Amino acid sequence: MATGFTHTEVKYIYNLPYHERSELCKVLNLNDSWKELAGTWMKINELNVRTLSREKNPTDELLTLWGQQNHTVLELFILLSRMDNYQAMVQIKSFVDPKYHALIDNGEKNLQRIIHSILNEPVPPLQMSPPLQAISFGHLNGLSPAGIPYASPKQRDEAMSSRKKTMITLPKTEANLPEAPYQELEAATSGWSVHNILGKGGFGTVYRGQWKNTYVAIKRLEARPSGPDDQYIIHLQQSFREIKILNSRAHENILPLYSYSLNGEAPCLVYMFMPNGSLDDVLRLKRGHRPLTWIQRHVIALGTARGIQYLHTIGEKPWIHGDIKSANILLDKNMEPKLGDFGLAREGHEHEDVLVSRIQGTRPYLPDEYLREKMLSTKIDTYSYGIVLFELSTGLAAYDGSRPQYKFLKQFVDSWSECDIPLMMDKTAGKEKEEVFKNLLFIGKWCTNSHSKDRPEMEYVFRKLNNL
Ligand SMILES: Nc1ncnc2c1ncn2[C@@H]1O[C@H](COP(=O)(O)OP(=O)(O)OP(=O)(O)O)[C@@H](O)[C@H]1O
Repeated sequence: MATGFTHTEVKYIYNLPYHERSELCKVLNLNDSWKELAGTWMKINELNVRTLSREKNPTDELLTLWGQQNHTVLELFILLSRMDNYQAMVQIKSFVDPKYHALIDNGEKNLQRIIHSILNEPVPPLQMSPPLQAISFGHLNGLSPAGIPYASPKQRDEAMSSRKKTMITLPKTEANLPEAPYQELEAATSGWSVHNILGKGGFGTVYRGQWKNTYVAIKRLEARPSGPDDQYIIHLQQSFREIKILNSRAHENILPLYSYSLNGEAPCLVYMFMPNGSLDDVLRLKRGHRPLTWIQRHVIALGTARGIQYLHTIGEKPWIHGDIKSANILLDKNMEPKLGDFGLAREGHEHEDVLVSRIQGTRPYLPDEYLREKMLSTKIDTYSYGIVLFELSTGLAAYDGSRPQYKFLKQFVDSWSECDIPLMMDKTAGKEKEEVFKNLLFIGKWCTNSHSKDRPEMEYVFRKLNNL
């Protein structure tokens, strides 16, 4: 919504109209981008940054703090350009002299370069960075004689190290993914033939292909919609960065990413091909699947728990998948599961919940406290995993609009009394090892406890299932 103000009317940060200011806050709260702005560019000392991070809307507090020093919108625009954060720049563009708009356009043209650098940038070993110097708010300099702002090499380095600070350790060799020429992927899928379509997701279509004599699944992302201020670029940047990091944490229950392509009509990601598709496909008996036996269901539950607890425990801080659901659990030829779709994965805190600015994920798999209070923790994954256990044990969908009264599977399961529980069993799974049903359902109930502190950590869930 344009407010109609111009750059001559809105000079200082405190003049920013409410709408644009709150949109800017949303962008900068995402992934804690405001921290780089505050620490590296505004030179706010670490203590203040830590205080701000406890606020519900830290960017808004930051703007108030910095705005009190009579800083201008143009100054902010320049700092954002140094961060390559043109999603944020777009929000305040109309309050900046048009001669500076080139800074956004250049950033836009450099999207490919940025994604390349995300994918190829070596990630340093995890180490405690030296504390940011406690510098009081200095006045901005950094305008070249021609009026075009620049950042000093030292500032650029500081920015890079501040961005890298949030990443997990990766050996350099593992951080680099080979790039595939787009034409090769086109040929691998017989020119993106409809016969090779495996499925469609929110951001693209997945094709089966044969590339370098290897079966692969190629996700071809939609071509970018027009307009610089859409969510598409954010989505691309996040998924490329996060997929790269998580993929490098190779594990038998995490879907490997082989390659990517950025030199064609649409960005592509090349994954290991999973011949049995997703657990959702199998439970819905798509593509000629037969019902899973109880033993297979146990193996899938166990492997999925193994993958999630690995993510939660491998780094100093847990990685939270954020979108555990049957559609994101892929099955290999032996029906062993691998977790896919790390587009929403985020780094959490070891001992405390993290406040997020935006709820992402899939509603029937998300607990109330996350939807209400936006508190992210490993227990979000535990809850979503519990819903998958309900799907495995009852054979029912996590959400079914045609189910009378209880559309969400969680509500449906909770509505049954203890003695009637066996009536919920998926009868198509056969008689052998029927006791798996009860185990999955009870662990599912435990994982979906309404109080997050009453839910188990996934490591414990894995051990429980493994001992059965
Ligand atoms: N590696 C793979 N091997 C085989 N089939 C796959 C593979 N990856 C995805 N698929 C198939 O493609 C479908 C779409 O996958 P995709 O990840 O794009 O969508 P989604 O997870 O259903 O949706 P969204 O990503 O929007 O949450 C899956 O449901 C699955 O059937």
